[in-house]
Amino acid sequence: MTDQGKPALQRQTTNLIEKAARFNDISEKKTSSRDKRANFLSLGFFGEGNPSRALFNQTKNILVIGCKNAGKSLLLRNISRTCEVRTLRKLNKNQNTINSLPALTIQTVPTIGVENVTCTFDNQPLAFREVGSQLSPMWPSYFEQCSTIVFVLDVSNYSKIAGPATEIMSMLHGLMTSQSGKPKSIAIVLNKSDVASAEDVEKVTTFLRLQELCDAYTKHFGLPEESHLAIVLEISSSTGYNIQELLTWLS
Ligand SMILES: Nc1nc2c(ncn2[C@@H]2O[C@H](COP(=O)(O)OP(=O)(O)OP(=O)(O)O)[C@@H](O)[C@H]2O)c(=O)[nH]1
Ligand SMILES: [Mg+2]
Repeated sequence: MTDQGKPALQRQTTNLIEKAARFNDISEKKTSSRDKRANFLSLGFFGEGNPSRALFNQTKNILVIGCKNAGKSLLLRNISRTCEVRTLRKLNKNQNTINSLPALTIQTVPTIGVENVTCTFDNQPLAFREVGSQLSPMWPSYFEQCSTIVFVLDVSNYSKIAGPATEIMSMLHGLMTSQSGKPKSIAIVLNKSDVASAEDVEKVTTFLRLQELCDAYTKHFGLPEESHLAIVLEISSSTGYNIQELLTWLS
C-alpha cells in the first residue's frame, strides 16, 4: 500500500516516528555521550555552572582541630562566606577569584563539643566538623570518619606554639601507625598571620620541622611530594588570606 492509501492517523504516526528517528540520528552524530550527559545536567536542576561535579562528587568530610582560640570557628565562618561569594560570582559570570572581601569582624564563642558547617566550593560539597579543644583527648576517635584533617595553629604568640606542635606529631604518628585504609590528607594551617606579633611563618615551619614532618608522612604512604597529601599553609581566618588556596586544596 502507498502512503496515500494509508489512513490519515497511521500516516501521521509514521511521519512522526521517521522524524524522531532522523532527529536522534543527527543528535547522535553531533553529540558525544559526554556532551549529552553535560547537556542533561545543564538543564538547571542543580543550580551552578558545571553541575556534574555537584551530582557526582561525594561530600568530603573534613575534621578541623587545634588548640583553644587557634581560630577554628572563625576559619569556618570565613570558608562559608568565601564559598557563597564565589558561587554567586560564578553564577553572575563575574570573576572567579575573591581577592577583595573585607576582614571578618564577627565575634566567635568558644566551641563546646562539636560544630558542623557545610558548604560547596566549585561544586565540591564539603562538610567541616570542628571538634573543640576541650575534646582533644577524643580527636583520634573522629579521625576514622573524615578524609582530611585541618590542624589550626595560632602563630600570633610564640609561647603558644610548642604545645600544638606536640599534638601535631602525635596525630601524624597515630595516623601512620593506624591500619585504616586510605591515608588522610593533612593541612597544618598557620593562622593569625595578620597579627603584627605573628611569628614569621617560615621560622615557625623550620623551628617545628613541619615541612619535614609532612614529607615523612607523605613518604610513609608511598606517595610523591607532588601529591600534596600533607601541606603547611599560612592563613588568616580574619582577613581571608590564603583561604581560597586552602579551599582549592580541599576540593
Ligand atoms: N587577628 C586574628 N584573629 C583571629 C584569627 N582567627 C581567629 N581570631 C580570633 O581569635 C579568637 C578565637 O577564635 P575562634 O575561631 O573562636 O577559635 P577556636 O579555635 O574556634 O576556639 P575554641 O572553639 O575555643 O577551641 C577570636 O577572638 C577570633 O576573632 C585571625 O586569623 N586573625
Ligand atoms: Mg571554636
